[in-house]
Amino acid sequence: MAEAEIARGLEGVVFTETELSFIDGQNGRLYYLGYPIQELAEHSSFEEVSYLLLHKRLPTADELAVFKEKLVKNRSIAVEKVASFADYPRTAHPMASLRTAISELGLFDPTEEDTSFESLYEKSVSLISKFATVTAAIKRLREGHMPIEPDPELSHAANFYYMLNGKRPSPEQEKLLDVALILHAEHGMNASTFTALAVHSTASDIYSSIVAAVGALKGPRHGGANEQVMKMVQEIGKPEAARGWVQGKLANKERIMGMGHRVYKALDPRAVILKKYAEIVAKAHGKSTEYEILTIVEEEAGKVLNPRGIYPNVDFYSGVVYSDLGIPTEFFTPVFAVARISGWTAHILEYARMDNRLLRPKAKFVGELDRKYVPIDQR
Ligand SMILES: CC(=O)SCCNC(=O)CCNC(=O)[C@H](O)C(C)(C)COP(=O)(O)OP(=O)(O)OC[C@H]1O[C@@H](n2cnc3c(N)ncnc32)[C@H](O)[C@@H]1OP(=O)(O)O
Ligand SMILES: O=C([O-])CC(=O)C(=O)O
Repeated sequence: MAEAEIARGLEGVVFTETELSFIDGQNGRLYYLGYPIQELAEHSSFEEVSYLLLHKRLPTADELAVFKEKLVKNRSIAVEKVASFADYPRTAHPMASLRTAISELGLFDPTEEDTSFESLYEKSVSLISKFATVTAAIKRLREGHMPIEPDPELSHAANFYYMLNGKRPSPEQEKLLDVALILHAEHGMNASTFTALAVHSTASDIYSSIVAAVGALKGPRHGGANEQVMKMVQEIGKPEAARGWVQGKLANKERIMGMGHRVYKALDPRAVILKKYAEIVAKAHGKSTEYEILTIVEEEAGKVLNPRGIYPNVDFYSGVVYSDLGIPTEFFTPVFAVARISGWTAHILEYARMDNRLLRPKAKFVGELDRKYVPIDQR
């Protein structure tokens, strides 16, 4: 039998089918269930997009109302559980706190071990709802405040803003957060979704899959890049320093965070939308320095990187939007997770509906065989 080729980083490997999203990496296009991302960002809501991903079709008005009600019913977290979040060290990264908190939710869920499709669906809705509550509670506790109870009258985005900041958002702020959540909800077989499926394929419980996915998203090559982009902006400090900074980094063969993508070899369409909103908030609220630095980095790095197919990705401009919404830099990646929980759970449900075949690739063995064991005192 011919030896299989090694696909470093699993590049080009297709292990399953999906209807959830399509990424046209050459032309910078993204679709959820066939709907262009621009249309969803403009006209839809995070609740509707979550329904679309879980059910693979847009809801009717009644179906959406029932789904929203279900999300509202699932939002609260028992007081004892929230009290245990208060014991997390404030020195821990919020993604580590989120990972631990989600694991705790599993610990106390009597249905954790039920892997029937119906139970997986119920837990998916519960997790989509609770990720926002948990993230906001962790933020409040780190800041020395009590967590805020969800308000059942508010949309998912508005309620998330309210629980994060202690005040209700303006319609513009609600739309901004809703768009950010829609844009981050799903993205094919990215590293965290793949991680979730790898765990799920062992027939483990959904909390284990999601905890593992949070761990994967945390990495700076994946979701953690949004935090690194803001750190880069802070390091650059002022627009006049941006070109020299970029030239120095590229000369040293260092990476510009928030740029490059395994699939996109053109501009990420999510970055195009986020840039538009970042420009709006920069102009409206005098946050123009961060935005200006990023546009210069994009242009200067682009001179070298664009010809190599390296452009800004979703993580490049999202931080300007998040900080305008009062979200601290170390919470950028948890906010990403609050959106991506919909994609993770949708992929788990889709894979479960198929056959949930065990994911188990191989590595080519390149070591020695039949070596003689030498006792420790003779080595
Ligand atoms: C939500 C998300 O996960 S989006 C991605 C978020 N991550 C980032 O923004 C981190 C910065 N970007 C990167 O590290 C990469 O572009 C990745 C990890 C996202 C994708 O990379 P891969 O497809 O694995 O490509 P790989 O790492 O092999 O890089 C290919 C070449 O492009 C270069 N390159 C890739 N990204 C960048 C970058 N941001 N800045 C400079 N050079 C880059 C690499 O140095 C490499 O060059 P070489 O061939 O001369 O060695
Ligand atoms: O698709 C990827 O590899 C990374 C990404 O952009 C995402 O997860 O949103």
